[in-house]
Formats: sequence, C-alpha cells, structure tokens
Amino acid sequence: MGSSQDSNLPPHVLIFPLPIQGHVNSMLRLAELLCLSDLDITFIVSEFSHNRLLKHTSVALRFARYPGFRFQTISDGLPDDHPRAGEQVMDIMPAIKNVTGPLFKRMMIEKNCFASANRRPITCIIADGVLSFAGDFAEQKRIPLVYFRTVSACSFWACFCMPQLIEAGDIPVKGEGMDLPVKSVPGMEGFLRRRDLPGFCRVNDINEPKLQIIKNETRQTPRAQAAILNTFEDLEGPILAEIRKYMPRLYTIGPSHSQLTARLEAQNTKTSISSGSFWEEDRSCIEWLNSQPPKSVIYVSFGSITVVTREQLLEFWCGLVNSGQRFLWVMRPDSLMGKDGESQIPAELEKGTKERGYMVGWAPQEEVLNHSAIGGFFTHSGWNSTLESIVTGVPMICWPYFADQMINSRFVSEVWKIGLDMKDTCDRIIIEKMVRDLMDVRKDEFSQRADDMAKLARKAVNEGGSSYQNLDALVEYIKSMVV
Ligand SMILES: O=c1ccn([C@@H]2O[C@H](COP(=O)(O)OP(=O)(O)O[C@H]3O[C@H](CO)[C@@H](O)[C@H](O)[C@H]3O)[C@@H](O)[C@H]2O)c(=O)[nH]1
Ligand SMILES: C[C@H]1CC[C@@H]2C(C(=O)O)=CO[C@@H](O)[C@@H]21
Repeated sequence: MGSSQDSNLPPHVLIFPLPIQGHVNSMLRLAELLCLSDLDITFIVSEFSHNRLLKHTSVALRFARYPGFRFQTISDGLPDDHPRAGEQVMDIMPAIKNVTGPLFKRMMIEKNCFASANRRPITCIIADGVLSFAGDFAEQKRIPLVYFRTVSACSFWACFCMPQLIEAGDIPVKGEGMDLPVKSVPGMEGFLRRRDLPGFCRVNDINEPKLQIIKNETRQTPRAQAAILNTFEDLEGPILAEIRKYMPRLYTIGPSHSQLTARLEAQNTKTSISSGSFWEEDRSCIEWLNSQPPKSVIYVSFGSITVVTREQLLEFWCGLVNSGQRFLWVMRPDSLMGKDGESQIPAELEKGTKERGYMVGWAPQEEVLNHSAIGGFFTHSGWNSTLESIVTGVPMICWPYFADQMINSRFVSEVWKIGLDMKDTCDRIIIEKMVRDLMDVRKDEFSQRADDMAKLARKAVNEGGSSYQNLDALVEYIKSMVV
C-alpha cells in the first residue's frame, strides 16, 4: 500500500455540488468523467440527497467500478421535512452557508482533507459556483479551486452583470416595463428583455436576499483558478467570449451527459443511462411510447423544483387535450400546490387523456427524449433538460418557472430558434396553439434547426470536439496543480 506522500498516487479531487437534484446529477456526471481518467474523487453530498440517490438509483453500483470514488455526506442545514421545492428551494442558500459551511470546514480539518494510506489529501476542490464558503476554505488552506456553475453560460453571464443591471435600472424587475430591452449585458443587446433576466432579478427591492446572494456568489467566481460550464462552444460561443474576459481559464465540457455516454461507449463499457434521480423512475412510460407513432408525442416535464397551482394544472391539461396531440406528462408527487379541496376533473379531460395521454410521477427522461416517438418537449427550461433536449434534437415549448430558466427559454426561442417561449402565461388557448405549432404546423422548421444543433452537440463531445478536448485539458490542469 502506498502512503499519502507517494508521488505515484493520483490527484484527489473534492467535488461539492449544491445538494439539489439538477446540481447533484450534473456534478455526478463530472465525477464519473474524472473517474474515467483515474483521478481519486471524494463527492460531498447532503444526507438528504444521498438517501434519495440510494433509494432510487443504482448509484452505488455505477460507481463501484471506480475504486477511487467515495461519497461523503453532510447536512444541508434544512429540516428533513422541508419541501426543497417551489420558491422555498431558495432556503437552501442561507442554510448551506450558515450550517453546512462550518461543518465542512471542521470535517476537512478533522479528516485531514480526506487523506488516507492510499489517497492524497485533497489536491483540488471543484465546488458548485454558488458555494463561496468552499472557496473561502480553499483559499485559507491554499488548495487549488475550480468552480463549476451548473447553469447555462447565458444565465451565469447575466448574473455576473447584475451590478451593471442594477446601475442601469433594469433590476428590480417588477410590474410595468417587463418588455423593455436590456442593454447592460454585453452580447445580449439585440434580444434580451427585462422579463428574460434570471428569476432572481424579480424582486421589489435590490436588497432582497435572493438577488444579493446570487449576485455575491456569482461575482466571486473569478477568484478560482479555473471555471467549468456544462455547455459547448457552438451553442454559447459569443457569451463564453465575454466571460473569458474575466475568467480566461474556462472549460466548457458539455453536454456532460452526452460526453459521458460517448466516453463510456468508446471504452466499450456497457452503458445504461447513468441516472441520478431523486425519485423512482416509472419505466412503464417507455412501453407506452413503444406503441406510439414516430415523433407523435410531446413530453411534458417541469423538472425537480417546479410546483403548479390547481388552476395552472387545469390550464395545461385542457391545452394538451384540446391540441389533439399525444402527450406523456410527468407530474411529480410533490408538484401540486395546496392539495386540499380536490376539485372534479372534467370528464372530457379524463377521456382525452385515456385516448392520447400517459402520466407518470417521474420518468427516465434521457431515455424518453431519445425515444423515436417523441416529437417535442414541453419543459421548464432547467439547464439539464435543455441540454438533454438539444442532444436529441427535440424542439421545445418553454414554460420557465424561476432562476436561469427565464433566460434559457429566451435563448431557445430567439437565439437558437429551436422552440417557443411561453413565459409568464398559463392559458389553455395559448398552450393548445403552441403545442399544435410545435408538433404540427411549424414542425419541419423546428425539427431542422434542432437536428442541426444536435449534430453540433454530438460533435463537441466526441473525440476531437471542443468539449472532449476541454475535458482532457481540465484533467491535465488538475494533474499539474498537484504539488
Ligand atoms: O421525470 C423526470 C424529470 C427530470 N429528470 C431529470 O432531472 C433533471 C432535471 O434537471 P433540470 O432540467 O436542470 O431541472 P431542475 O431539476 O429544475 O434543476 C435545477 O438545477 C438546474 C441546474 O443548475 C437549473 O438549470 C434549474 O433551473 C434548477 O431548477 C434532468 O437531468 C432530467 O433528466 C428525470 O430524470 N425524470
Ligand atoms: C436554488 C438556486 C440557487 C442557485 C442555483 C442556480 C444557479 O444559478 O446556480 C439556479 O437555480 C437553481 O438551480 C439554484
């Protein structure tokens, strides 16, 4: 057995995501990609998230083939029965700073930065870009620091420009003026409106915590030695060029799920999709899809945080049924606000759903989007969902709920032109029309552009592509930082 001083031991990377679904599965993929390069990984995750992963995925089996991988759990600072959904998800930000931050510091000191007989002490911290306390610790202990912000480059960049947005009076975003053009985010002057700014800008007062927290977390990113984004050059090139003026060492490695699949296939490793789901995947929907015609089904899913009111649910339902299109709808068990006072579901909705629809509580989404029966995606524009849709060439209708989703949906509709943006409305007539447009009337134009973008995404993650090369360069950089 070697000693932790053994110069033959690989670098030891600590990966620390914000412990919510969209961040954990994104950073688990990064962890697996680094494991493929034989780096040692300690992955810190909240007890809550770890329990969900163990319960609903084969994560233990997935990582058992990488002897250098370890999980380390920590509290996320929230009580077990906290919903961690809807707007309340923002509670995790102060909780993690005030509770998890000090616990993390103590844990690192007590465990000698996870050194053991055959593992170096941590040689590099890759922290979620919104966990500045991990950056504080890295600086104090002189451990190299890399930030991974799991959202789009466009959202990161808009958040980075928050001081200029405040200065220009574009924030606070409220009431009238939502359609005014925004000129203070370089690279987005031609198409950005106030309503497209990340949801954190929707405050009454610039001192509101959600705005201040995101502004401060984002502005401290350049203190890291490097940054990682789950995007690709052909998708967000002009915005990446703006970011690189502040953070020249910026590695774009996305779409990371697709890069992971490509690398596992290249190694001839048997790949089932690497799920990081916090809910039980209902695979019966794949059987249902198997019996539907090609590109005939619109997949409807709003991710892991969105909650809807009963009125909104009814609007979606009526719009979908009245569109006459087939649909597969994910309705998470915790996604309906205020379950009391069950209202009667109109009989024609039940009938339309039985004829053309299928509902599940949680789907194997990557597999669903890859299915030949899927022709469109009605999405909340979470960044993982957006990338998963792009890779499979599936056009989108965007109904953003909060955060980065507001700007992602604008890029989908106005920049990449691979879908429609339905932000800030929830009306059955609009839903019906947009579903018909996407799936039928304007199907060919959206499909063509989505196919073109899918080709670029796949090129990026395959050997020789920009994201493929950037991941290799990141691994080399991590190796070069070992002292
Ligand atoms: O039935 C489902 C629904 C979703 N997913 C997966 O869950 C993930 C959802 O991620 P994302 O689309 O990014 O949405 P959120 O869960 O809402 O993610 C949070 O984290 C993202 C990454 O930072 C942000 O972009 C979002 O705005 C934020 O809400 C994706 O990988 C999906 O494939 C499933 O496997 N089955
Ligand atoms: C709960 C939110 C706080 C920050 C995260 C985020 C980001 O910009 O990094 C966007 O939405 C959510 O994923 C997170």
